[in-house]
Amino acid sequence: MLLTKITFFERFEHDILSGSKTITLRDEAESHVIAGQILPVSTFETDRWFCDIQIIDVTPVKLTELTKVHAKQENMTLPQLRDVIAEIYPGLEQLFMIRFRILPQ
Ligand SMILES: CC(=O)Nc1ccn([C@@H]2O[C@H](CO)[C@@H](O)[C@H]2O)c(=O)n1
Repeated sequence: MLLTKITFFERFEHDILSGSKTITLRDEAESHVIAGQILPVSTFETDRWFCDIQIIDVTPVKLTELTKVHAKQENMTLPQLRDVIAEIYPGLEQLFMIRFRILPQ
C-alpha cells in the first residue's frame, strides 16, 4: 500500500521548510512511496500539516553504509545522524532513503 501522507518530528520542520533537509531515512513500513508522488507532510506530535513534498526516489541503504553525504542531506553530522536513527529505529539495519523536494506553498 502506498503511503498517502508522511509525518516528521516537529524538531525537523524548520530544516525541511528551509530546504536544508532533503532526505529522510525510514523503515520498510514507511518506504512505500514512489518517484513523482506528492505527499502532505504533518508533524508526528500533533498531526499539523506544514507542507507538501514530491518524492524524487527511494533507495535501500544499510545503517553501515551511511556516509557524510547522507548526513549532509539531513543537515546533520554523521554521528548526529547515527544517534537519531538509533533513537528512532533501535537495532534496525535496513533503512530506506527517501529523497524529496518541497513544493512551493
Ligand atoms: C513517525 C515519524 O514521524 N517518524 C520519523 C522518522 C524519521 N524522521 C527523520 O528522518 C531522518 C532519519 O530517520 C531523521 O531526520 C529523522 O528524524 C522523522 O522526522 N520522523
